[in-house]
Amino acid sequence: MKTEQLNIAIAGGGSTYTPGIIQAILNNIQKLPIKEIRLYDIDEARNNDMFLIIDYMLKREKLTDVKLIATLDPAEAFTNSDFIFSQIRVGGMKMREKDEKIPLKHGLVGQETCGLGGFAYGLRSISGLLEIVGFVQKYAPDAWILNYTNPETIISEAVRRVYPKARMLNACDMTISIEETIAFNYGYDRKNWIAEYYGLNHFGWYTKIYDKSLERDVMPEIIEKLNTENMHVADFNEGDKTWQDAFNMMSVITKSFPNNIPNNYLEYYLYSDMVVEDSDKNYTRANMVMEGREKNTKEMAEKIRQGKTEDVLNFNFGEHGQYIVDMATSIMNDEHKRFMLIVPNHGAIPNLRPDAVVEVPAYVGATGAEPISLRENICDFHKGLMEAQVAAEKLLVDAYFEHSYQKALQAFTLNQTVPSARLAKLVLDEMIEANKKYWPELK
Ligand SMILES: NC(=O)c1ccc[n+]([C@@H]2O[C@H](COP(=O)([O-])OP(=O)(O)OC[C@H]3O[C@@H](n4cnc5c(N)ncnc54)[C@H](O)[C@@H]3O)[C@@H](O)[C@H]2O)c1
Ligand SMILES: O=P(O)(O)OC[C@H]1O[C@H](O[C@H]2[C@H](O)[C@@H](O)[C@@H](O)O[C@@H]2CO)[C@H](O)[C@@H](O)[C@@H]1O
Ligand SMILES: [Mn+2]
Repeated sequence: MKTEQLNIAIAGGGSTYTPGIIQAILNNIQKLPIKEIRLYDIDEARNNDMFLIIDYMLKREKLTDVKLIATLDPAEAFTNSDFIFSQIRVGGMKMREKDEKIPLKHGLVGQETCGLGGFAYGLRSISGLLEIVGFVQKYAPDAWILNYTNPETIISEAVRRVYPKARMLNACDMTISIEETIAFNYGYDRKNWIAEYYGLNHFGWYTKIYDKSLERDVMPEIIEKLNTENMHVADFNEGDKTWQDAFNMMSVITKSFPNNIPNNYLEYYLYSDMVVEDSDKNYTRANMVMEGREKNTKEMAEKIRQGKTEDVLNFNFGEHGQYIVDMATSIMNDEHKRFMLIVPNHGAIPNLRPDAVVEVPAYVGATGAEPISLRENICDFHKGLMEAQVAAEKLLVDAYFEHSYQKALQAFTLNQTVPSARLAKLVLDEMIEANKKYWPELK
């Protein structure tokens, strides 16, 4: 990896998460010296708003020699880039709203990455991500793509079929947020932890949390605490009812299944009925985000446009930006730091099919990710849940490449938030109509 100054591109430059990633880069400028930041998006207005915000941030830090561009041209964005942070949302929040509301209308979980909403989003995201990865292969084949774009497992499965050699790491901030929230509630320092975890993205379990300073596995005592009192959201999710509800559900899960700390997203598969009962089918998470984070970003840009001089920045995404920037520095400086990554199984979970895409700890250095392998087989309960989910996701990706209605219907039916093939078909047919602009034609 080159050691002189770097060119960094953000695919989905207009994303509400861009300021958090840039802030983390600025906090680590010594380890990650940058020459240029390129914001790449397909939406000019959003990208230009973000240009104003990032320009403001650079000036505030007196980093006037960093060149900033906002562009819709992939050649300008990616040529000679070293790292691409990818965070696109194909169809935007308006399509997320449909992902959530269509299944809910039929009494099924309506969620961004889980259940049938996640599958609909997956079929939209694949083309967008394949396009970005294709641009990078063309304009900067040696660059590293650090991908946050959801739904992660489906994206990873699709990209590796087309670009098996792409230099791409797929990551999710959920485990780090779970760990931050546990540490914040029960008085630990996460920086001392070595966490053991396995699963699929948004679908996994901790098996051990070794605390180096306490010299013991703290997972059993954390489970006891979870079973007696709910956690409160940490400061980065302060005031957010959705995340408070999600962390409350972790205690519901550990009360019935006390052997592991679960990923909170398992609530959608294990307690779909409760989730649906608690959902408002007319006002979902997409509505909250549009009225919250999205509006807030527009307002920040507008204040800067009007020349307001007071501090207009208003965001706190916790470790989200830092986590992915740490990955870049770990590659750049061959640090071999440990991250939770979404990778081909290849035996990491010994008794799960080797061609599954799993989420496990991995060490990251100059050559990319080195995932760790479990020393033991996983239990039948987790294996059964994961096998069904892997098969459903594979069928969905097959449906995308083969334009197969039948495989899409099989995927929708197998999804564990769905109790009948009749409902799967109703939702699929409605999703086809809603996604005409984005999905391949299914025959
Ligand atoms: N992996 C994780 O743990 C994690 C965490 C947070 C967010 N995310 C994901 O990050 C992404 C961004 O989230 P957000 O809430 O900021 O969304 P957002 O809608 O605010 O921003 C996404 C941006 O992507 C742009 N875009 C859409 N299609 C594009 C394309 N084909 N090429 C280039 N740009 C395109 C949009 O115009 C928009 O500006 C989503 O996929 C979200 O699910 C993932
Ligand atoms: O509903 P959203 O759009 O607010 O968040 C969906 C994402 O949630 C997880 O991540 C973080 C989020 O990025 C961060 O901003 C903060 O608010 O906390 C969340 C949980 O810690 C999840 O990992 C992502 O995959 C979702 O896209
Ligand atoms: Mn995630």
